[in-house]
Amino acid sequence: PTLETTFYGHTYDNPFMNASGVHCMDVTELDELASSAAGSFVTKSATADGRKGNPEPRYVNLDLGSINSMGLPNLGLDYYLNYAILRQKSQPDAPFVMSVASYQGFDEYVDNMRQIQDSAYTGLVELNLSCPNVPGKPQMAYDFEDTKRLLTEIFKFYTKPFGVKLPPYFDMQHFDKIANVLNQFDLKFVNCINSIGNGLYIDETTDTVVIKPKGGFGGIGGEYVKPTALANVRALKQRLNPTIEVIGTGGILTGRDAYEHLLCGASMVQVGTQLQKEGVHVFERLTAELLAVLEEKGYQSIAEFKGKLGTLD
Ligand SMILES: O=C(O)c1[nH]c(=O)[nH]c(=O)c1Cl
Repeated sequence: PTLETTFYGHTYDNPFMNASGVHCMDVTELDELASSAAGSFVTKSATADGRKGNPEPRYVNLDLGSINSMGLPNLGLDYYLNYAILRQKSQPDAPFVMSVASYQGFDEYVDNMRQIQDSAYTGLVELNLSCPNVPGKPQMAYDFEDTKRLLTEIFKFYTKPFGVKLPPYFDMQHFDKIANVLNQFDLKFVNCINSIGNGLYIDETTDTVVIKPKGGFGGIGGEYVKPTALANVRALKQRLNPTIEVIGTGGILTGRDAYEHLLCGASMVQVGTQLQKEGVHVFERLTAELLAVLEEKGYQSIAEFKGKLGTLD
């Protein structure tokens, strides 16, 4: 069998990517991803200006996952745009995704996208509407009207392919509402999910939180989040126009976990916490494990089972 995956018109060796924020801060980390077994990769979400981010400790690995309140540390949009343009020239056949966020809010999102529109970069962009860790700033994607207003504004001038990174939703009406908004726009993909925002982990030896920012509140990733991630991939895939692909992110520790995201309809699958814990060799293990699942089930390709989750009705 083969793990070959076609996503927005390009065929990758396999569906695996890093999740934005993990192992993608600078050229060194990005080049390591590019030369790893991962099918593709995405950059750290960029803000207009570089940011140091929140005080440390701000990321902690836990037995069942991770908690983080990084606060959007990044080297600034110019840095990632320069990297993207150079790489687009030197490796035109190895497309990747550039992640864009905003620290200031609505206007910075628009300005950042305008800068990319006016640049030589023509590849995919992931518009991060779901950073849960900017103190005092609500997540864009939990405000359906603002999300619609932002996408309307961007599509007035933006002609290049892009998608959005969403937070997890926990209510059927919210799945309906966000899908109704997104279906009004020519988006290339939706990435579900970002971390489950504002969780709290207590250290059992000190009865204290484990991260410094926000009194210990931080985004949860890893094993904790797989049921929520799978539900969001499935719910969005069921509701979105078929032209909008879904990237599955959240709780992928094994090839079986990746297989489940594909069953729910994901085209690509992203790994965050497990990549942070295991390093870039995680992709060799995950591709081997996913191949083994296909062999065990007698599938020759992902297309044979993608989106074919069984139900009991
Ligand atoms: O604190 C962060 O930098 C961060 N952390 C996350 O868990 N998701 C995000 O989108 C971002 Cl931008």
